[in-house]
Amino acid sequence: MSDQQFLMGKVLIVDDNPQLIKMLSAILRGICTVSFALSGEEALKVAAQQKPQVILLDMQLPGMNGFETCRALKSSAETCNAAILFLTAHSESDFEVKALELGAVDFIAKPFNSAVVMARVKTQLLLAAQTETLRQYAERDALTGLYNRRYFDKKLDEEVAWHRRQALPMAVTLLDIDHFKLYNDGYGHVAGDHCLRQVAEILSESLRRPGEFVARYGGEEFCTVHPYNDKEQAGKIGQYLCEQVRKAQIPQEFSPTASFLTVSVGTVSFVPTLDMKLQDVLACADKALYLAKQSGRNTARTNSFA
Ligand SMILES: Nc1nc2c(ncn2[C@@H]2O[C@H](COP(=O)(O)OP(=O)(O)OP(=O)(O)O)[C@@H](O)[C@H]2O)c(=O)[nH]1
Repeated sequence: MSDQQFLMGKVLIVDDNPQLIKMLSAILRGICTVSFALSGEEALKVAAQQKPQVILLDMQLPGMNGFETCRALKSSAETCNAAILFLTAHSESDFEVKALELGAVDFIAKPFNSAVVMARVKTQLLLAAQTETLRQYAERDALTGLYNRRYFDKKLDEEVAWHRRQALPMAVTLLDIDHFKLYNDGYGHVAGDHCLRQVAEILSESLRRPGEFVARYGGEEFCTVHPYNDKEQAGKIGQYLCEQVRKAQIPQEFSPTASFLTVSVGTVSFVPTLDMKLQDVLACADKALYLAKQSGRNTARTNSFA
């Protein structure tokens, strides 16, 4: 991995000695973006804001000490994934064991050796980049970059649980490209793939409200989730998504429905309850989608799940 690739990485230096921060920054300049904090309390704020991959944490800090800061960083959802390296003059095994138990991954001994600092930080930045790549593989659909179905199911579960606690309605849509087999047959599979990416982009750009998200649900099928929506709003969402794809005017000369690519949408709106099964909710959206297809395609239908 070249130094250029590390530049994407962010490192937070936490130490109450500005001279030492200066020295470490000079060592790391060129391989990452550096921010700093002079106390544990400040470190929590900066880390939550900057989301560094690596944190160099001094043990002797005013106020919260290094252990307390490490514990707080590891217990916050926003900062728990950062790799924490203690900056320390201690080398006793008790100290190291405690730091590792609190979630630290490594140590940098004081006084510093520049080459060692660089090597240790690079290792952690590389691991962070690899972990991020794996996370993307696990969550994303390779063709469109949207969430894949597995991750979608997990996110939908979380959203449903939240709406159940708040007793609020939400909506889910299933969206299917019309006559996509004819598109593939007419333009070829590579063009079909490109078309799927175009639709994915249109849908992503169409979802601008907080909490909304979209996934590739299957071959030429997509799924969207819309917080706080009752049946009336859900109906509008379905029509809106239909229109957004139509408006893009992606040529489809092989479709009996229109000269541009169209989609059919089935929407379900519901207030989640404890005994509700997600597969039944999605089956309800699928029924609405079937009705949209039966009504001539290029349209949306809504169902409510009682
Ligand atoms: N290019 C491409 N095609 C895909 C992909 N996944 C599924 N398909 C194609 O999507 C087409 C879906 O066809 P059908 O299920 O018959 O549906 P349709 O032709 O869209 O017809 P209606 O849904 O009834 O409007 C099939 O030809 C699949 O091969 C993919 O990743 N890339």
